[in-house]
This record gives sequence, structure tokens and C-alpha cells, in this order.
Amino acid sequence: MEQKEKMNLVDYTDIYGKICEQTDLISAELFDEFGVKRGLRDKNGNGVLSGLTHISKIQAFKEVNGEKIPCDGKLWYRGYSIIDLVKGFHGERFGYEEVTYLLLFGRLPNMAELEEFKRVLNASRTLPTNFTRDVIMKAPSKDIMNSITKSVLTLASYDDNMADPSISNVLRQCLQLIAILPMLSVYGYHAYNHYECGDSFYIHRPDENLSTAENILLMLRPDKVYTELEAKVLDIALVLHMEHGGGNNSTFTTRVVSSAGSDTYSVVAAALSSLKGPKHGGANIKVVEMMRDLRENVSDLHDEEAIKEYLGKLLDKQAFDKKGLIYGMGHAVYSLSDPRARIFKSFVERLAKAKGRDEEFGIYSAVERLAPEVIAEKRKIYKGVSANVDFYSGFVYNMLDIPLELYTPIFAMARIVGWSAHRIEELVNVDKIIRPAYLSIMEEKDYKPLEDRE
Ligand SMILES: CC(=O)SCCNC(=O)CCNC(=O)[C@H](O)C(C)(C)COP(=O)(O)OP(=O)(O)OC[C@H]1O[C@@H](n2cnc3c(N)ncnc32)[C@H](O)[C@@H]1OP(=O)(O)O
Ligand SMILES: O=C([O-])CC(=O)C(=O)O
Repeated sequence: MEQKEKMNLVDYTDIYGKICEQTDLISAELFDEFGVKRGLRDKNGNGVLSGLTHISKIQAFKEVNGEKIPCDGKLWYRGYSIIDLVKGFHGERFGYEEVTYLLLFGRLPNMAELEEFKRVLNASRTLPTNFTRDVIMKAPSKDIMNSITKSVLTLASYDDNMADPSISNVLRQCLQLIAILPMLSVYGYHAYNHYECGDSFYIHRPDENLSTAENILLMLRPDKVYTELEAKVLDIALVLHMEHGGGNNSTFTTRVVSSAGSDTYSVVAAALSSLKGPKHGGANIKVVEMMRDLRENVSDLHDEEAIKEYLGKLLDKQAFDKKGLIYGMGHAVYSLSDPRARIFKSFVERLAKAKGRDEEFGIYSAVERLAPEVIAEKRKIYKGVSANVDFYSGFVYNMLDIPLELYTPIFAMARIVGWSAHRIEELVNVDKIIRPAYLSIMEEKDYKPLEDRE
């Protein structure tokens, strides 16, 4: 497009964008008047009931004398507390494959079932011939989530049974996508890093004797070398991000698109597009960028008042990306705490010590403590605000030398397991298109011919 045309379009959309902002604005009072829950949640974070699920459970409130009061958050996958699951494998073995089996099939595998599942998953880590050259390396993007989405949609062309919605076929597609998402992400990053940043290009094939976490690090690093601690911490990060109920934005997207009868590739592409949003999975990148900005703009990082002042500026849209948010804080459902952030914190502390980054950990801890106070001063808080799963995840990935561009893709490598379980549960149970209602507040008008309009 020529520069002149482009300028005209920009000028035009500047003017008409303002018209849209006026025309489309609906006053906040109308939502209250008609009892419409913004974000499909009430002020305590209770979502509008849209379905039933066996897959996971979240608790953020408890009932005391008939009254619902905020409590520390709890999370269960298929009946098992996330704390027990992590304790169960931690130090002994890698958990990603075991918890994937649990989420997909509803029960923990025995030793033979786990070994068989790992073999199936590892054998599925292959891409169609020349896929890396013909798809991933073409038009590489800094936005690796977009790159993966493109790859997932293109994989549909290589699947002769793409549109078959039978459960066995959908399960086959889900397992293949779970197995290769790490390759699509890491190779997408290498392509970007080579063509856009001028670094060397290399492709390491996954090793079928290794876990998902180890393979991610092996494919990412030029020398394929990683430590046991690094792989185990990444494995725990993956397990903590795998699943979070049917209502989180990307899983609900999975449910909605599945209910329309779309194929697995389109469903996963839609879920990826949801997850990348900075209010959802994209928050892990924002946290690290925001903390970098904090370090650059607060002269004394031991001065808590100065940190509070910076956090206040974030909320007043005067600092960082000027969106009014403190990333990594708050949650649509949790109130006093997110159990995953607590589990994460204990590992982060150890990793920070091992990597000599205790001071930085101290700054994260201070922000975690101070941000809820500052948010409460400047916003109306109903259910409490605390650090969410992504407050510490970016810091962990940074300590693992994982590039910023891969933070949200790592979330996707985990959450695709939850999406798969929810897609299958939707297909097994509900043959009904999801279609919520919008109350129309539009006024009907008499049509005016073009020549009569002012
Ligand atoms: C994996 C995940 O998706 S976890 C979430 C990752 N996202 C982030 O970390 C981004 C920052 N956080 C947020 O944007 C929000 O906390 C959300 C989107 C996660 C949840 O938002 P809500 O459901 O509105 O939370 P809640 O009802 O507790 O909010 C109460 C008030 O505090 C504000 N608030 C909550 N968290 C934050 C925050 N981190 N920064 C600034 N204000 C916040 C809300 O905007 C709301 O004020 P308002 O009524 O004036 O709009
Ligand atoms: O549940 C939500 O709204 C957000 C989410 O995905 C998570 O916390 O893992």
C-alpha cells in the first residue's frame, strides 16, 4: 500500500475511531439496572453458570454461618489437590506426562500405563516433511503465539481426517498437538531469532527418551545442555499451568468453538488467540517487562514507599504501558491467594538462590506484598487481590534463560492439555451450540433515503 493511502486510512480511523467510542459506549448504570454481569461474573468473581465439568475445581470462598467469605485459593485436577500432585512427583520424576494422562483420562496412570503413554507422546513428536522449512521459517514473527497459531492451522492441511469429530479422532489430534507444540514454539523462536535478530539458526530434534520439559530446554539451547534443577522447575511450571476450569478465557473459547462443530485445529488456534491476551496468558511477558521498568524508574529499590509510588503510577496510567494494570496481580476467581503462585514462590526462592538472584527475588516479594495495598487504595475491591500464577512464572523463565518471546508459548504448551480435556468433555456431553443472550438496548428508527440525510 502506498504511504499516501496509508496516511489517509490512519487519519480516517482516528476520526471514526472516536465516533465508535461515542456510539458504542453503554453507561455502567445500565449493566446494574438490567442485572447484566460484566465479564460474566459478579463482584465476588462468581461466574455465570455455563456448564458442568469433571475436569477441575477451584475454590476461592468458603461458607461460614451461611455467609460466603474469601479464603486461600485451592485447585484440584480430576479430584486431586494440585499441592498433593506436585508433592507426589516432585524430586522423584517428571510430572507433565503423568498429569496430562490424569487430565485427559480422569485417573492417575499406573507405572505401565505411564510408560506406554510417554512412548505414545514421544512417538508423536514429529512434523510433516519440510514443515519447518515451508511453514515455520516463512514470515517469522516476534509474536511466537501468532507463529504457533499459523502452524497449527496449517497442520490441518496435512490431516486426511481433519474434520472427523469422533472422540478417538479428536483424541489423536489432541495428543499430536500436545506432543508437537513445544517444537512449533521453539522452532518458531529460532526462525525469528535468525531472520529478525541475526543470530545463528539451528534445529535440534527432540529426544524420545526425555520428558517434555527436558526436550523444551534441549531444543532451545545451542549446546542442548541443561541442569536437572532447571528441567524439574520447568516441569512444575508446566503442571501448574495445565488446567483452570471451563470458564477461563481460552478454555471457554475452546468450549464455544467446539460447540459450533469446528475441527480440533481451528479450536486450538482460537484458544491460542485467547491465551495470548495480556489479561490472560500474555501477562507473564508483561510482568517481566513491568518489573524491568520498575527497576529503571525506582532509584532506591529498598525504599518501599518509592515502590508503592511507582505502583500507584501504574494504576494511574502514568507508568510502563499506561494501561492502569499491575500485571501478575489479581484474578477473575481467586481472592486471598492463588495456590499455584504459592507453590511457585517456594521453587523460585530456591532457584533465585542457586542463580545468585536473591536481590531480584526480594523486589518481586516486595511488589507481591505492596501491590494489593495500592490496588485497594485506588480501586473498589470486593473479593481481594493477590499474586496470580503468572507473577513469578516470567521470573522463573528468565532465570532459566528462556527468551521473553517464549513465555506465553510455554503457558500454551501446558494449557493445551486442559483445552483438550475440555474439548473432549464438550463433545461427549453437549451437542448444543453455545449461544448466550445480549439484551438489546437499541432504539428502532425509521429508514431515511440517502438524499434526505443531513
Ligand atoms: C492465567 C491468568 O489468566 S491469571 C490473570 C493474568 N492477568 C494479569 O495478571 C493481568 C492483571 N490483572 C487483571 O487485569 C485482573 O486482575 C484480572 C483481569 C485478572 C481480573 O480482573 P477482575 O475480575 O476485574 O478482578 P477483580 O474483580 O478482583 O477486580 C476488582 C477491581 O480491582 C481492579 N484490579 C484487579 N486486578 C488489578 C490489577 N492487577 N491491576 C490493576 N487493577 C486491578 C479491577 O480492575 C477492578 O476495578 P474496577 O472495578 O474499577 O475495574
Ligand atoms: O481462570 C482464569 O480466569 C485464568 C486462568 O486461566 C488461570 O488462572 O489459570
